[in-house]
Amino acid sequence: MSALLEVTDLFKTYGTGEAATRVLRGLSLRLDTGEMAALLGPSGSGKSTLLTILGTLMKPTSGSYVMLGEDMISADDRALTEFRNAHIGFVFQFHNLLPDFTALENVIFPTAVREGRETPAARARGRDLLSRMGLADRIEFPSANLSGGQKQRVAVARALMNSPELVLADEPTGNLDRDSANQVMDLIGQINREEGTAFLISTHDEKIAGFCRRQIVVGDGVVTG
Ligand SMILES: Nc1ncnc2c1ncn2[C@@H]1O[C@H](COP(=O)(O)OP(=O)(O)OP(=O)(O)O)[C@@H](O)[C@H]1O
Repeated sequence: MSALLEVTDLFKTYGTGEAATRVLRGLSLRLDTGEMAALLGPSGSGKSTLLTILGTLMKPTSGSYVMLGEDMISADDRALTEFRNAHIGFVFQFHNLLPDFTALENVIFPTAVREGRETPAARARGRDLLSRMGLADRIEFPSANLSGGQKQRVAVARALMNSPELVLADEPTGNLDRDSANQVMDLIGQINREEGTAFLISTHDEKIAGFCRRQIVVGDGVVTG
């Protein structure tokens, strides 16, 4: 397997002086292309912090980060934005869909804004992804009228729009009942197998982690298992 990303000796401290919170304390981790991994650890252990750094949305206090052979630490904001748009998708616990927009509009909107236009190819890709997420009959529904599980599946489709090599998901099933959560994870697993997209999914839920081939446990600011 080839390395998708590698972080080495990551430190992240929020605040300074007496208010300093040292969250990551020399964390190292390698993810390979096409991996499906769960990120586990107690509340406050730094899972979201790590995902934010891996998503290039925040730089660590120190440490190295290389993704797809590129140095993410020395890159400037503009280069990072470009890199992120091309290679990384995000799914959050709260889907942040635009309620008045249809499922399809939500999926293609970020790409359309970036490209300054909405292409037929983007619409076709959006439709295909929504169908694969089991939402073929909900494509033109306003997202406000979808169930929680359906909204989260739209959010997964949106994250996949640009065929990223990596999707970072922060508690994507945290708000869902067991059946909806299982369905979301099943569909993510399918995409992982069919498209080779790597997923790193933070969760508190061992059953959700069980859908992933690898479990990464964070504690005391490092990977403990
Ligand atoms: N912007 C910030 N400023 C200061 N402290 C922060 C900030 N973000 C997070 N923290 C602190 O860093 C620690 C790790 O937070 P983080 O959200 O990464 O943990 P987590 O493992 O994702 O937690 P949870 O499972 O509860 O979501 C916590 O103690 C949190 O209070």
